[in-house]
Amino acid sequence: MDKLINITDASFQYNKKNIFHNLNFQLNQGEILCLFGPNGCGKSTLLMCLLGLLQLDRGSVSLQGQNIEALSPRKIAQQIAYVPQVHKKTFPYKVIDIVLMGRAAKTPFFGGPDEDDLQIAENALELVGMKRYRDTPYTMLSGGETQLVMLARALAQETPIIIMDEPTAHLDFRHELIILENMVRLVKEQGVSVIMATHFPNHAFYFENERIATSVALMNNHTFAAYGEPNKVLTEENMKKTFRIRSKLVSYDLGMDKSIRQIIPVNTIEAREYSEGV
Ligand SMILES: Nc1ncnc2c1ncn2[C@@H]1O[C@H](COP(=O)(O)OP(=O)(O)OP(=O)(O)O)[C@@H](O)[C@H]1O
Repeated sequence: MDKLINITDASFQYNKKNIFHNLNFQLNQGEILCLFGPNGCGKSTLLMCLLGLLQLDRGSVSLQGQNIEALSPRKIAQQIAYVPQVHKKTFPYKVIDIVLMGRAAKTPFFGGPDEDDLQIAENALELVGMKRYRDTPYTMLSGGETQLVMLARALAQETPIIIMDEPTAHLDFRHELIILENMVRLVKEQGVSVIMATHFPNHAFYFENERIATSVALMNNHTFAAYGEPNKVLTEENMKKTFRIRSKLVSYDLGMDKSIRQIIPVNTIEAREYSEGV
């Protein structure tokens, strides 16, 4: 059977500047892939290629066996919802109207959203705890609130795949957990698959701890320096190689036979120390 999403030998350049090359990975239904790596290593660029918004120089992205280049934007939007890192706000649409835009790929060409679409959008707002902002112009929202509305829009889109670019970047602890809990619920209850760029390795441990099939791709030096299960990729050694930092991997007992792994960044390592293998 075709994989839900399959990336083969993917390479991309901006104006002849190599961003990444020869990337390979696959994602099945109900799995999460966390893209992790230093600022500027190419995570957002890779996500844009997966969304069909940028074209690979070499290699291919296929969705359920179909090359993405052969799919219309509407067809892609029926398969993939996108939660962007930053969202440029141009017009003071009401929050509910922004969420309803998630329904666009499901509504007929000549006709607006119907009662069902509205109900789905209302439910999505409720799930992310933003219902009270329903009629607020979204230009008046904070960064974190905007992020939650973008998640609600993606939920309303009801796609088998969600791509998220640093979805918790602006969020306080509670709202970060609201996003993570929603992701877990979507994966477990609806079999949604998620690809997310994140600067927080502990997100991968969070999903693993929720018994979700989770993989981590560690991007560095234009390629996947490591790829696999969180405990194989998110090691103190790989943190040192990738970020030139010293870190500590700990396992914290949550009680009731549950524990969670966490990486704690400790300090940066000077180039001299690094080359001496400290
Ligand atoms: N439109 C563009 N034209 C040329 N170069 C670009 C363009 N957009 C991004 N880049 C460059 O491509 C590289 C990868 O950028 P990208 O935004 O994909 O990185 P990232 O891993 O998502 O970074 P961050 O973690 O900081 O969000 C960077 O060096 C960036 O400067």
